[in-house]
Parts: sequence; structure tokens; C-alpha cells
Amino acid sequence: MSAVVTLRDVHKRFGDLEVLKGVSFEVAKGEVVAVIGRSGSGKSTALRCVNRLETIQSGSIEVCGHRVDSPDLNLRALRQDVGMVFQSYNLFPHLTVEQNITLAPRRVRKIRGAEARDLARGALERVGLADKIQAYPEQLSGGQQQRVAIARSLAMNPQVMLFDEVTSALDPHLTGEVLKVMESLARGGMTMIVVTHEMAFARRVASRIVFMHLGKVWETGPGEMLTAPRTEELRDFLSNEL
Ligand SMILES: Nc1ncnc2c1ncn2[C@@H]1O[C@H](COP(=O)(O)OP(=O)(O)OP(=O)(O)O)[C@@H](O)[C@H]1O
Repeated sequence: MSAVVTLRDVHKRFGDLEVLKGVSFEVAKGEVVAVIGRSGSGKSTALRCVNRLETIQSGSIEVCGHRVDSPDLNLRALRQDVGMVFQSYNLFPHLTVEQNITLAPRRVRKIRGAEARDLARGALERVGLADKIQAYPEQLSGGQQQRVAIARSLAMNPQVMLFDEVTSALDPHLTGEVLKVMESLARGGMTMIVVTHEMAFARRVASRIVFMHLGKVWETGPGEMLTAPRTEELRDFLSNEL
């Protein structure tokens, strides 16, 4: 299967601090890759490099045929192919759920009226919130707001979705409902990279796990690697997580 995302020997520095020290991994179409590791190991930075929220010093990143590290990158085309969801939902409080979801498609695809509403409704159905289309963010729980943020990404019809610790701010019950939505996207064939501390989710849903340590991919393998770690570092990390 062809790779949708390829990182090769990626190096990233913030000033003198080298955060990514030669990171390489691939994500094939329909795969769900969970990126795990200690705080500060470079997970978020690696993810942010994938859709060029950060630039890299050396190595290469290819995403859906875009050379992300190239100065000639068409950023708008990349951002259409890559959806990203963060820990903070970043919904506009003065806009309804429908308006939040259709803001970008209205601008980019010039859709209006019924077409925009259908798009919002379709995306909301995928996250189980079709009945909240006219609500304002403050009328929703944190979990519901995060699901709207996911729907907003889906409305752009991305080829790959990036999730950066999207449940970290939520209590366990709300975390569960967001993870359920992500699991159903995964089962539906969405290509996903998920930075997460939810080990049970990673083991159950991920096609592959990437364990990062000190800015490197330390260990990678299927979900079972969490029950049989090969390295001391992964064993240590897991014993602190559980
Ligand atoms: N914009 C920035 N400027 C300077 N240093 C940064 C910046 N972003 C991240 N860092 C540093 O890079 C290192 C890796 O951060 P990163 O957020 O990628 O780690 P992480 O593994 O995702 O951690 P966490 O699980 O806490 O989010 C940290 O030491 C962090 O302080």
C-alpha cells in the first residue's frame, strides 16, 4: 500500500534545543498510527511538522504527494488534505456549530445556503451531534465541543487527520465519547496519526504504535508491543502511564 505520510530523517531545532533527532516513519492509506511517549519527547512537534505548523532543519516530509519541506509547497492544498484537531477546540464562541463547521468550506469552496447546511449536517452525523447544529459552543460540553472540532475538520474532506492529545482536557466520561468517535472514523478507513496518552485506545485501535523517546522513534510495532516492550525505555514509560 502506498504511503500517505512519510517522514525521513527529520531534524527539528528550537534555537539550541534539538527536539527531533532524525525521526522517520510512514503511514499507509487507512492506517491509524498512535504516537506515544513521555512529555517533551517530541510527539507534538513531529505532528505539527506534518502539516507545516513547524518547519524542519533537515530531512524530508511527504504528505499526500505534497513535499512539505519544499519552499514551493502549496500550503493551502496541503491544509485541505490534512485535518488537524488539537487539545483546545478553538471554536468561535459567537458562531453556531453550523457556522463554525462551514466557515472554512464557505471560504475555500464558496458553498452557500442549503449546500453548506448539508455539509455541516453530514459532518455532525459522523460525530453523533446532528441535533446540535444550531447550538452555540458554550451550550455544549467539552466533549461535544471537541466532537464539533472533529466535524469541522471532516467537512474539509481531508485525506489524513492528525489528532494532538485531543482528550487531555476532558474528564474520563467525555474522553470516552470523543475516543468512540475517533474509533469509528478509524473503522471507516480514515488515515490517522494520533498523539495520545490513552494506552487502551492505542492498543485497541492503532494499526501501529510509534514510541518516541528523546526526539527519536525508539520502538515501533503493532498494538501488542505495549504488552511486550522490547526496550527498557518503553517498559519504564508504560509503567508510569498505567
Ligand atoms: N515553539 C517552541 N519553542 C521552543 N521550544 C519548544 C517549542 N515547542 C516545543 N518546544 C520544546 O520541544 C520539546 C518537545 O516538545 P513537544 O511538545 O513536541 O513534546 P511532546 O512529546 O508532544 O510533549 P507533551 O506530551 O508534553 O505534549 C520540549 O522540550 C518543548 O519545550
